[in-house]
Amino acid sequence: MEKTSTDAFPSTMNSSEKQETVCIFGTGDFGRSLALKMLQCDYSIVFGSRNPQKSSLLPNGAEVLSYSEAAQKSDIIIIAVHREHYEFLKELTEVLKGKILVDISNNLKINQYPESNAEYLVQLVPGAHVVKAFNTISAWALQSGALDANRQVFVCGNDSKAKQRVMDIVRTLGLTPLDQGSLMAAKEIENYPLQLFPMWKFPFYLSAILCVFFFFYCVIRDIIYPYVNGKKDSTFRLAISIPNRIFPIAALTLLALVYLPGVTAAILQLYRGTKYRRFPDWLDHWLLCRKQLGLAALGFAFLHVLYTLVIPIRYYVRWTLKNRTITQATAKTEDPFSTSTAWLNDSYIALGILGFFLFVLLGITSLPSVSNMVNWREFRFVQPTPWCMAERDSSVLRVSDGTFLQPT
Ligand SMILES: Cc1cc2nc3c(=O)[nH]c(=O)nc-3n(C[C@H](O)[C@H](O)[C@H](O)COP(=O)(O)OP(=O)(O)OC[C@H]3O[C@@H](n4cnc5c(N)ncnc54)[C@H](O)[C@@H]3O)c2cc1C
Ligand SMILES: NC(=O)C1=CN([C@@H]2O[C@H](COP(=O)(O)OP(=O)(O)OC[C@H]3O[C@@H](n4cnc5c(N)ncnc54)[C@H](OP(=O)(O)O)[C@@H]3O)[C@@H](O)[C@H]2O)C=CC1
Ligand code: HEM
Ligand SMILES: [Fe+3]
Repeated sequence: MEKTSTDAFPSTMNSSEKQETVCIFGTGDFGRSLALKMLQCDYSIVFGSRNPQKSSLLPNGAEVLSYSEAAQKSDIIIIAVHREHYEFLKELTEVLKGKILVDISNNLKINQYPESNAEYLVQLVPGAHVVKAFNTISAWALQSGALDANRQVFVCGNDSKAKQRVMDIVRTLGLTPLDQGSLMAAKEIENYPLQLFPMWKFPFYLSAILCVFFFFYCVIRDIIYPYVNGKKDSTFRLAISIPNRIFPIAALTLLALVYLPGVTAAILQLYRGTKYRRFPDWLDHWLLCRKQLGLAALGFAFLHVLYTLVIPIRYYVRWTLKNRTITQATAKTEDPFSTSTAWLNDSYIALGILGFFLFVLLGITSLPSVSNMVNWREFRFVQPTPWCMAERDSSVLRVSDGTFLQPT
């Protein structure tokens, strides 16, 4: 089969600046994407494949050999093969002795196997130095260059020299390596891409608790009390009136909880007299999920606005208006226009609209694509020192358990 090129940007650098040769096992999606990116950064690539003659769609400039031939060409071998097919590596133990094997694999489920894929690789090829890396970067992101949101590459391994060499490659590719320590961290790194919104758990449960609490409060106040007191059936309020009370209250409570941990952190730092000590776990977690709390608050505010907009078309509201008009007409009375009531009502609604506008503005400026466009001063004009910038700022160190340490 003829080889087709997917290399849109052939290397232009002088051959004297050529980087080392790297071997990639597996000519699948990930192997090809990584090879393309590495060729662009002037590495020489040798693929190892079960069928070197049949491999297609490989990037221009890459050589394809059998697994054992390819392994001899480089001392860094990236294993772009699924864990289920690692068995063949056993036969290559001799060739792979002393080489750096980069495990990039992911699983389909959290804790699918008792040991991490990287540790399994160590068992199969005991003489090699295994380094875990690249598993959180997708083949698509490597090809399209859409890596803005996540340039971080978690790296771990037991041999520090091997790890350093892999981290150098990561850096050359324009990505940010994050040393996660020994191969014991591999399991956590492999679980990382499989986690489902871990930071949403706390905001989700908190929102649910707030909604349930205010729901029962409103049911007692607006449904049970009128029924017990005057035998009035107000159950229809369950659909719109009560949710439209719960939503804005939940929005304001969650908004307060976005800014409260920052203040708590500041007070704690003042009390301790230093900012170079770790925050307690609960505060650390609370600080980290402010983005989610803020978005949940914005969601509730949105719901409140929608529920408010439908008020004029509600049967209950139309009936009340019609009934009042008829009562006034039959009694031949008139409701005089009250300027102060009009003022109060308009101001109330205008404040709601302006409040909502500010809420949306806060949300928009927190979006990474927007906040990346404005400078520090502009950002602080809308938001005080944003933690979300600190999240991406390399001056704040993220330690392996996900907590933040302040820069020195
Ligand atoms: C509608 C809405 C949407 C949002 N969307 C997002 C979003 O998409 N992404 C996102 O990330 N956030 C989002 N947020 C959260 C919000 O942007 C930030 O959490 C908020 O700007 C934090 O401000 P702050 O003043 O409370 O905290 P900060 O200014 O971060 O912190 C207050 C105090 O904490 C201490 N502190 C903070 N950082 C450090 C540090 N690096 N070193 C030492 N001490 C420190 C200091 O004592 C500081 O004075 C959203 C919020 C809302 C309301
Ligand atoms: N795709 C992605 O976005 C990402 C993938 N990964 C990881 O990269 C690894 C490769 O993924 P991907 O490239 O998508 O997978 P593919 O299925 O596209 O490619 C796997 C390659 O493995 C080789 N291989 C070796 N032995 C076997 C075998 N017995 N059966 C089948 N294939 C075999 C094949 O290459 P050949 O025919 O040349 O021998 C094949 O092309 C996986 O471990 C995955 O978890 C990690 C992050 C992201
Ligand atoms: C377009 C924007 C908005 C409009 C038109 C609006 C309008 C209204 C109206 C008409 C009510 C009375 C609802 C009722 O009693 O049935 C109300 C209640 C309320 N609104 Fe808004 N609002 C807006 C945005 C906001 C925002 C952004 C917040 C803050 C998060 C907010 C907070 C509240 C609160 C706390 C109540 C009282 C809920 C209660 O206890 O009954 N509003 N709003
Ligand atoms: Fe953020």
